[in-house]
Amino acid sequence: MSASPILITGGARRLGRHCAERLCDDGHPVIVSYRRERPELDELRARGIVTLKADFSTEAGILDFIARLKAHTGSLRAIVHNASDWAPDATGEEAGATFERLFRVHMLAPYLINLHCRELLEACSEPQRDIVHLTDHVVQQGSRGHAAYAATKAGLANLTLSFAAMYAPAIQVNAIAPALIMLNEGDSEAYVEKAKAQSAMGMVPGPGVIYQSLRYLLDNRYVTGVTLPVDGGRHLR
Ligand SMILES: NC(=O)C1=CN([C@@H]2O[C@H](COP(=O)(O)OP(=O)(O)OC[C@H]3O[C@@H](n4cnc5c(N)ncnc54)[C@H](OP(=O)(O)O)[C@@H]3O)[C@@H](O)[C@H]2O)C=CC1
Ligand SMILES: Nc1nc2c(c(=O)[nH]1)N=C([C@H](O)[C@@H](O)CO)CN2
Repeated sequence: MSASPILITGGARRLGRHCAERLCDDGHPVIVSYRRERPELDELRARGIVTLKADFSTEAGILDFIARLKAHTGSLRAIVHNASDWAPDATGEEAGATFERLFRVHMLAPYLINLHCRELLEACSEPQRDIVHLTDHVVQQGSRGHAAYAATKAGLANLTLSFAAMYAPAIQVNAIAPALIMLNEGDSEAYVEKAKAQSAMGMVPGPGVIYQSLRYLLDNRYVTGVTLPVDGGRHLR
């Protein structure tokens, strides 16, 4: 029987793509969701990574993705909820729409995918099945300017506890809480130096540290309901 695939939402770029490629290197079949067609998707497809289009900004879009995922596979080894919209707080009339969009991407999509795809994880013939939520260090302290993002990531962090309790022992559910892993285009030198100074390690490590944490969770049969901080020691500053 062929191995069950691992789903990474938002896995076409950056951290998610790095993890998708490393999982592929480790011999796992991989499915990624993507929102926008890009040339780099063909590189993933050439490696045998399955790409499914998804926009989690509406409930209909989430349910449509779930239906296409179920049409593609009858089982899953793991689900990694990586898709995220790091939108700053909007002002005026856009504030509510932005909050609702981030709620759908960071909370409703993981919630509905976890509920509707429980049967796919339980159909996996391997002894360990995992759900991993990508949250954020800011869950602990909030965020000036990204309050909606932080609040919806906090909701995702809480969903980790609920699903871990509901799905044990058949499915392990954990979270990874990164901070300053990869920069974005346009980040100024001043921003980078300020952000680096917020942790004891004072560095921008790149996506490998996230894959190390994901690998640990996928390989450990006794860990559930936890959040792994991967933040360079922000709590020490
Ligand atoms: N980068 C960092 O330093 C940090 C990252 N994190 C968390 O780690 C995870 C990965 O980070 P990173 O790679 O930087 O994330 P990105 O900002 O690159 O977003 C990841 C993916 O989410 C997808 N996405 C965004 N909006 C939607 C939507 N409405 N529907 C479906 N997919 C969507 C994007 O798809 P597309 O590109 O196709 O639009 C993108 O590929 C995220 O959950 C993030 O919050 C937390 C702290 C620090
Ligand atoms: N979806 C995303 N979430 C976050 C990103 C990102 O690029 N995409 N980046 C950060 C920052 O690195 C922040 O940690 C710097 O302090 C947070 N979340």
